[in-house]
Amino acid sequence: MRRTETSADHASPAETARLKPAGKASRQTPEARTGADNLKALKKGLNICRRGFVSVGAFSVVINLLMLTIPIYLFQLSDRVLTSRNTDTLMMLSVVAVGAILAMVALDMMRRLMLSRIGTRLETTLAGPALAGALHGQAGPTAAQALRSLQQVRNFIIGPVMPLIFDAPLAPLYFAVVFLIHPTLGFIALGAGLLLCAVAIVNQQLTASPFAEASGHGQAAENQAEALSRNSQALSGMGMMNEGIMLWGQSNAQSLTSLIRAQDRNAYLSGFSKLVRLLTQIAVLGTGAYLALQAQLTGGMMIAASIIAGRALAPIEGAIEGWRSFVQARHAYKRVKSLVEPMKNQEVRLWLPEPKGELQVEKLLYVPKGERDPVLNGVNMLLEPGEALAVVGPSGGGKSTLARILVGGVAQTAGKIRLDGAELKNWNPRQLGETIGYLPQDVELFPGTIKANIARLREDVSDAEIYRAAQLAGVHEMILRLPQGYETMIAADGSPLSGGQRQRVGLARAFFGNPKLLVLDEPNANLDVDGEKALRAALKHAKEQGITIVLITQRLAILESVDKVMVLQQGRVAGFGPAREIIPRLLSTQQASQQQPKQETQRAIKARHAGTHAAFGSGGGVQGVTGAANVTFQQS
Ligand SMILES: Nc1ncnc2c1ncn2[C@@H]1O[C@H](COP(=O)(O)OP(=O)(O)OP(=O)(O)O)[C@@H](O)[C@H]1O
Repeated sequence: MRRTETSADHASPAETARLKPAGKASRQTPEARTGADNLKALKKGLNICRRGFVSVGAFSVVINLLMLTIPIYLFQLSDRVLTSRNTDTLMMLSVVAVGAILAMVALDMMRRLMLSRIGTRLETTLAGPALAGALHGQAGPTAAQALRSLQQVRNFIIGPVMPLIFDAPLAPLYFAVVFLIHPTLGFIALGAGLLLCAVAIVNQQLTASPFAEASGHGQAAENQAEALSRNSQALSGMGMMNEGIMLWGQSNAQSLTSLIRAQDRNAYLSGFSKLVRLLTQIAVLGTGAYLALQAQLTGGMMIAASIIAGRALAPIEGAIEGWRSFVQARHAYKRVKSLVEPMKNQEVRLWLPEPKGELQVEKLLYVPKGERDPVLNGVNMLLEPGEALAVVGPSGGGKSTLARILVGGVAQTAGKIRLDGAELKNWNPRQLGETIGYLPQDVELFPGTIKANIARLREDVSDAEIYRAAQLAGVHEMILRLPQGYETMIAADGSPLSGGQRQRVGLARAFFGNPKLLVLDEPNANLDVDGEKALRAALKHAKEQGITIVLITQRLAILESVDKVMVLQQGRVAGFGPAREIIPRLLSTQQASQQQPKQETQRAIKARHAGTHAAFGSGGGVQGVTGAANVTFQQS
C-alpha cells in the first residue's frame, strides 16, 4: 500500500504556497504532500484563524477598558487636581494616562496586524479548497467567483468594520459606567442605544433585499462579461460586440440601480444614527450640567459621561454604516463555505493496487441538477481490461455526458461505475486521475509549454515520460516541427496551435503516465489525414498495452479499431455488442436512411407528374440496431 490521500489534494497549492515561497524548487509535488496532509493543513489553518479571532477578542476587551483612560483622566483632573491644586497628582495622573494610551494604541495596532494576518491566512488556507470546490461543482460559483468571494471576506476582516464588531459586545460596559456616574444619564444613553439598535434593524430590513438584488444582478453581469471575454473573437467577427455589451450593460444597470436604492436607504439611516449619537452626547452634557447645578454631579463627571456615552453608541452606529460590507462579506463567506465544507468532510481514501482496467457500468442514471428529464437512463455495460468500446449515436444522445461520468468529472444521479470492481467514488481521486486518460470534446490546454501540458502540469516527471506519451499519441514529429518544439508556449486561447494540433497534444496528455482507461471524446473531430493515421496508430498501441478504451465518435473509419460498440440514443442504450455484429447493422441503417429521402423525392416527382398532390414524408425514422437507432456517420 503506497499511501493514503483524499481529494483535498486540491487543498494543497495555496496552503503549500504559504508554507514555502513560490518557485520551482519549493513546489511540493503530490508525492511529497499527501491528501491527508492537505486535509490536516486545511483544518489546522481554520483552527489558527479561530484562535486568532479569540486573541483579537481578548485584545478588544483590554483596548475597550483602556479607552476609558481619557474620560477618567478628565474626571480626575477636574475633580481632584483643580480642586486640590496639587501638581504632583497632576504629574502622576498624566504619566499613568500617557502609559495607558500608549498601551491602548499598541494593542489596537497589534489587533489590526492580527486581523490582517488572519485575513491573509484564511485566504491562503481556503483558496485551494474553494477553487477545487468550484472546479468540482456542477453548479454554483465559478472558480473566479470563488476566489473573488474569498478576497471579499479577507478585505472585510482587515477593513474598518471588523474592530467595531469586536467592540460591540463591550458596549454594555460603557452603558454601565454611565449608569454608575448617574442613573439619569445612564437611561439617556441606554435609550439612545436602543433607538440605534432599532435603526440598525430597520436598516437591515430596508437594505437586505436591494443589496441581495444588486449582488444577484452583479453576478449575472460578471458571468456575461466572462462569456464575452471568452468569445471575443467570434463576437467581433460576427459584429455582435455591441449587442453583447448591451446585454452585460442591462444586468450591470439593474445591479447598480438596486445598489443605489440600498445605499440611499443606508445613507439616510446612517445620517440619522449619527444625529442620534451627537444629540445623545448633548443631552448627556446638558442633563449633566443640570445635575451638576443640583450638586448631584461634578463637572468632570458630566464631561466623562458624555464621552463614554458617545463611545457606547459608536459600535452600533458603525454597524449601521458598515452593514453593506458586512452583508457582502457574509454572502461571500457562505459561498466559500459551501465550496469548502465538502472538502473538509472528505474521507481519506486508500491507494488501491494498480488496476487492470475492467470497467463496469450498472443502471446508470443521470439527471442534471434542476432538470426533470434524464440525460442518461439505464446504461449498463462491461468492458474487460484492454477492450475498446466505441460509443456512437445521434447528437445530444448523451455520449459526452457518459464520458464525463466515466472519468469521474460529473457525479451520476444513480447507478454504479466500477473500475476493477471498486466504485469510482471509492477510489483515491489522485490515483484515479493517474489511472485515467481523458480527452474531452472541447480540448482546452493550459497556458504554459506543450511539455507542461503533456505532463499534466507535473514537475516531478522525466522528459522520457513526456516523450513516451507524445510517441504513443503519434504527436512527437508534429511537436518537433514547431519552432520551439516541446517548449512552445501555449496561450490562454490555445494559440499558436491549430484546433487539430490542440487535439493531438490533448491526446498525448491523455496517454501520459500509465493510464489503464482511456476515454476519448471525438478525438478525430478536427484531425487531418495524418492526424487520423496517428490516432489509429495510437489506439493500436493502447490496445497492445492492454489499456481499456472508450471512444466516442461520429466517424466510421475509426470503428475498425474497436471490439465493442454501444449506440446511445436519447440517453438510452439502443444497441450494445461486439463490433462485428453492430457495425454491419449500423451501416445498413445508414444506407437505408440515405436512400429514403431519394425514394421519397422520386415518389413526389412521380406524383406530380401524375397530377396528384403528394406530400413528402417526414424523413428519418429508420429503424436501427434495436428498432430505434438512427445513426449517421461521416465517412473518412
Ligand atoms: N448539466 C446539464 N444540464 C442540462 N442538460 C444537460 C446537461 N448536461 C447534458 N445535458 C443535455 O444532455 C443531452 C446530451 O448531451 P451530450 O453532450 O452528452 O450529447 P452528445 O451525445 O455528446 O452530443 P454531441 O454528439 O452533439 O456531442 C443534451 O441534450 C444536453 O443538453
